[in-house]
Amino acid sequence: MQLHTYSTVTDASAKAFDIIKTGIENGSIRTLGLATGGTPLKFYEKFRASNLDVSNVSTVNLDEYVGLNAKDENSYRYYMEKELFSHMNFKETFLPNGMAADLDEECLHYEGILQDHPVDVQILGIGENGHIGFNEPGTSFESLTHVVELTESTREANKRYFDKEEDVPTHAISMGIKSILSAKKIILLAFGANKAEAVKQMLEGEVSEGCPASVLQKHSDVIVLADQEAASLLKEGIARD
Ligand SMILES: O=P(O)(O)OC[C@H]1O[C@](O)(CO)[C@@H](O)[C@@H]1O
Repeated sequence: MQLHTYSTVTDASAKAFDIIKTGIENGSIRTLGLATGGTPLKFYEKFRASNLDVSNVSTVNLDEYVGLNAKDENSYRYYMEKELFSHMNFKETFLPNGMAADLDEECLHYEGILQDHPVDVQILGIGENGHIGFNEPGTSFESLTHVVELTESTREANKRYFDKEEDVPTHAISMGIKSILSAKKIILLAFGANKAEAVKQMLEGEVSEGCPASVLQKHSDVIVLADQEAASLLKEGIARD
């Protein structure tokens, strides 16, 4: 894994965008994996301000809440339309359907979409508990797209987006860890002191299902773009530039 640290979120997000832009322009990115949450907002700001032609690019998102429809402001479909899709000309955009009558069937269907659209570059954030996508600690490294019961810590961390804590969904559909690892390249963004412990476990801890992000140590092409706060607990000697 490579680590690059930046003094501002804007600089780190610009670096992520540069990598994506180069890949889209040279045709090596046909499918782009995307994430939601607070972390990639500056990346999307930069993306939508560009006049990049993405008409040959498909996107797949990591996850979606169960029970929220596309018009719900807290659904990840709504977020993606607002932050990126409505400003760009993507070929097609996929997210799991959290309103599906049969959620297990929807997971199989989404996994099929991923097989048909192998991800060239996946953008990832990281949860305070080390989750990637909505794969909470304890999730099998062999998992494919599945229904997840959100932990209290994740619901607590995400309640800032909702009017009331009870409104935070209890479940989500998430790509599994095996699904995420099948991306050819992964760019993980981590910002803020609240991510420092998770970043340390991911880079320096044992590879263990207790910290889902630690599995990224086994992937051959991962770049972590972090601000100084998120990298603040790492050993001095760790490679960075
Ligand atoms: O970027 P945030 O809001 O800190 O969230 C961390 C992670 O949790 C999620 O919201 C759950 O998937 C991710 O989208 C995100 O990468």
